[in-house]
Formats: sequence, C-alpha cells, structure tokens
Amino acid sequence: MTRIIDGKQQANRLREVIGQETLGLQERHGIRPGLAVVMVGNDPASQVYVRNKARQAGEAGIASFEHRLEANVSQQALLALIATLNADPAVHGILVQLPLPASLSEAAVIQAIAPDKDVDGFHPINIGNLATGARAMVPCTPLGCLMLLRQQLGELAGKRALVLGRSNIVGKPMANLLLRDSCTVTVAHSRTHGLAEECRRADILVAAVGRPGLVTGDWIKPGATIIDVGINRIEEQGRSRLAGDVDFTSASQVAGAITPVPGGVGPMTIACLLLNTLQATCHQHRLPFAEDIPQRALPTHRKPTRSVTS
Ligand SMILES: NC(=O)C1=CN([C@@H]2O[C@H](COP(=O)(O)OP(=O)(O)OC[C@H]3O[C@@H](n4cnc5c(N)ncnc54)[C@H](OP(=O)(O)O)[C@@H]3O)[C@@H](O)[C@H]2O)C=CC1
Ligand SMILES: Nc1nc(=O)c2c([nH]1)NC[C@@H]1CN(c3ccc(C(=O)N[C@@H](CCC(=O)O)C(=O)O)cc3)C=[N+]21
Repeated sequence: MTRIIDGKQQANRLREVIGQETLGLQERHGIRPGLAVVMVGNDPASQVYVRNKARQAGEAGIASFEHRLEANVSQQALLALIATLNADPAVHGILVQLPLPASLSEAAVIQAIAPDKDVDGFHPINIGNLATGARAMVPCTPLGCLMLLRQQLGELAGKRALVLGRSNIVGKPMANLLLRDSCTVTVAHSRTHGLAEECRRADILVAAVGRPGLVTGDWIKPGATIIDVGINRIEEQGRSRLAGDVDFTSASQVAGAITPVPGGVGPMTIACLLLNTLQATCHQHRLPFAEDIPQRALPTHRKPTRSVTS
C-alpha cells in the first residue's frame, strides 16, 4: 500500500509545538520571536506565499514584519534595510524573498544578512557549517523534506538517496543533510546521463527540478520513498493548477510513500521557517533551544531498523 505523506498535517503539528514553545518564551522571558520578510517587486505568486507566512507566524506566536520594496529599488537601499534589520533586537530572523530582480545581486544581499538571523540558511557561513557538519541554520525546504523522511522511515543510514536538482536552495543542502544522516547520496541534474536508471536505484528520491511530471512511475524503485519538492503552475483544460516534478498518478502505483503537491513539502517549508526563527531567537538571547521539537511533533512511523525494501 502506498502511503501518501500528508505534509500539511505534519506541518500543522510542527507549528502547534512551535506555538507552545513561543508561548513559553513569552511567559518565562517576555520574549516574542520576530521574523522580517523582505519582498522586492510584486510577483503575485510571492505575495500569496508571503501572506501565508505572515498568518502562520502570527498563529505560532511569532511577530512578522513585512517590507515591500519597489522592483526598481537600488542595491544600496536594500542593503541599508538589511543593515537596519540586522541591528533591530525585535527581529530575530530575516528572509529576503527570492528570486530578486536581475538588477540586484542575490549573493551580495544574502551575504549582508547577519548569519545568526539568516533563517533561510543561505549565507555562506551557514552553508559551510552545514557542509562541515557544524551547527547551522539549515535551509527550510530541505529541512522539511528531511523531517518527512525521518518520520516516514526512522533511520536513514545506508539508504541510497537520489537528489534530482543541484540548486543552492534545495538540491545541494538536501544532499548535505542526507549525507549527514549517512545515506549514500547521488546528486543528478540536467547533464546527468541515464537519469531514469539513476532514479530506479534510489530508496529515497527527492525531486527538485521545476519540470512538471518529469519523474514517472517507471523511474521509481518499487517501495521507494518519493519527496516531490516541485511547485509548478500548469494550465490544464483551461484551468490553472499546481503540479509537482513527479507524475503522481503513475508514481503512486510504484512508490512505498509519496508526498502530494500541493499539501506535501510546501507547508513543511513554512513550518521550518518558523522553527528556524524560534531557534534564532533562543540563540540570540543565549537561551536553550529545544532540539527535539521535530521528534516531539512528528514521531516516526516505523521502527528504525526496517528498510524501505523489506
Ligand atoms: N516546496 C517548496 O517549498 C519549494 C519548492 N520549490 C520548487 O522546487 C523546484 C526546484 O526549485 P529550485 O531548486 O529553486 O530550481 P532551480 O531551477 O534553481 O534548479 C533546478 C535544478 O534541476 C535541474 N534540472 C532541470 N531540468 C532538468 C531535467 N530535465 N533533468 C534533470 N535535471 C534537471 C537543474 O540542472 P542544472 O543545474 O544542470 O541546470 C537544476 O540543478 C521548482 O519547482 C520550485 O518551484 C523551490 C523552493 C521551495
Ligand atoms: N528566500 C526565499 N526562501 C524560500 O523558502 C522561498 C523563496 N525565497 N522564494 C520562493 C520559494 C518557494 N517557496 C514555497 C514555500 C511554500 C509553499 C507552499 O506553502 N505551498 C503550498 C501551496 C501554495 C499554493 O496553493 O499556492 C503547498 O505546496 O501545499 C510554496 C513555495 C519558498 N521559497
């Protein structure tokens, strides 16, 4: 039986536990975590996402501060805003919505964010710490994927994992996280030869390519766990809907467990953003952070020793 991994429900649980923790911070220390979201231009898809983040932050006891800048804002003005947010004690986390207009340097903007407040985990310091196995702020989307995998499979050690996509925001940090959990990791991309065969070897397949329905059932090892990161807006029969990078209909015939789109990785990304904001708040106030929040919220389904193929 294929299990549908309900990311929306898992994210609700995670946000509930985050809410209990923020309440504790407020009551014991009078501290309210704060998240600043900077949006440049007015891309409608980003607006929906930013609105969802603000609402869910509020429900979890996190203050959110939205900064909307015109698409033609200068690099200098954007960097000045980041400097202000870096210095603001009410702001514990800073997220600059990507992609930025082409006139702005994403690298320069990301590097301007104080690493302690970099709740996206995109700053080179955080990337380096993740890659070397040190404590780091971990990018939200791969972190959410890892939580779903751990919850689904328990122990990940020794499993063959294939990460499809090598972007800085999903593919590369995902590969690092799986390696940290002792998976045997392959990273595939647009220049990979024999992509279907690579995929068929994988016990765990994480697809983050931005190509709707690229991964079909015949690319999947029977019983494998499939995490579909893709969020693609497609037109079908004159209507617009969201589709993942995995063809859900054929893949769900073969997979052991699979995330849907919508309702899979997307909601976990936002929950992980709130978790990173809580972690950043504790760190900045030199307070202990409850590392076990994900395990408390999402206890594992299976005994750690059982393999996907057994
Ligand atoms: N659920 C969520 O929270 C999030 C979802 N997303 C979604 O995830 C998807 C990926 O996002 P992102 O990582 O930013 O995308 P990028 O466009 O930055 O990277 C795409 C990657 O996929 C590879 N690729 C593209 N086409 C193919 C192909 N035909 N075969 C094999 N590999 C291919 C590219 O290879 P190469 O490097 O060789 O060009 C690249 O490494 C998108 O749909 C995006 O909307 C993104 C962020 C968060
Ligand atoms: N600095 C930065 N950090 C990001 O993390 C970041 C970003 N920029 N730019 C854009 C991408 C995309 N992204 C999504 C997060 C949640 C959903 C999400 O909640 N999706 C819902 C549905 C949403 C809908 O219905 O439109 C779901 O999949 O169920 C989608 C996409 C984060 N990103």
